[in-house]
Amino acid sequence: MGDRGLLSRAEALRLEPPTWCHACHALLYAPCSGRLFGRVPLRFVLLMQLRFDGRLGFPGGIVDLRDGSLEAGLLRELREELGPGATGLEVGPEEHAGARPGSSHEPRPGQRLVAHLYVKQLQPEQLRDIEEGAARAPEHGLEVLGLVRVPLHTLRDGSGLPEFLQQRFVGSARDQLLDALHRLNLVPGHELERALSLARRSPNSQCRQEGDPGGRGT
Ligand SMILES: O=c1[nH]cnc2c1ncn2[C@H]1C[C@H](O)[C@@H](COP(=O)(O)OP(=O)(O)O)O1
Repeated sequence: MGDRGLLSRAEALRLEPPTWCHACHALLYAPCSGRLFGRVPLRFVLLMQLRFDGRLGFPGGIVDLRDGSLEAGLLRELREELGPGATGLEVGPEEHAGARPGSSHEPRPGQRLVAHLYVKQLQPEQLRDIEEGAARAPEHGLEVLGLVRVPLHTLRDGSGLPEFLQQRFVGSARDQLLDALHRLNLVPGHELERALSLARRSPNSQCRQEGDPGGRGT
């Protein structure tokens, strides 16, 4: 067992069907040199998606291990949800960023979910191709309503990432996002702490303190 209850790929694969069901999702990101309003550096573009249930999550889905590897199942899901821009996408075991067993979302009665996250850095052009192709994906308008870029900045009035963190997320997607922002340093530690603190202070906050990544030392 690794940090914060995350399982490695090998540990998670010991959780076998039919008791366990494996879901694989991908966090895709790319460097970005843009500046919001000409002054706020964006640094990275990171994609999530708005789902049919109105919640935010990462592209991916449930993988049937009988069809091959976790990664083969993930790539199949990504092609359905992301369309032509994902055709050349490769995801391997080295991009596995941890698995969370027993999320509150149980796929079927009596069955438990283990949620794997893969993290993949793309070139800005690859990410742009995915965004442009997403509207032509088989699942567009069905299970996936659209890709969204996550605001990684916090503006002076507290908007940006703090507001985004108060949206509804599916399963462990919010925790996955926060862990990845921290581990990849996509948002500097002090900025992430500030964003979380602002998100928790909001009267509409659904941010659960116990789900936030701890021990970031910032
Ligand atoms: O982004 C996610 N992070 C963690 N868990 C997720 C995420 N998206 C969905 N889920 C959970 C919710 C469901 O119980 C399973 C599978 O969801 P889904 O992506 O909708 O998969 P299928 O389309 O049903 O294959 O994972």
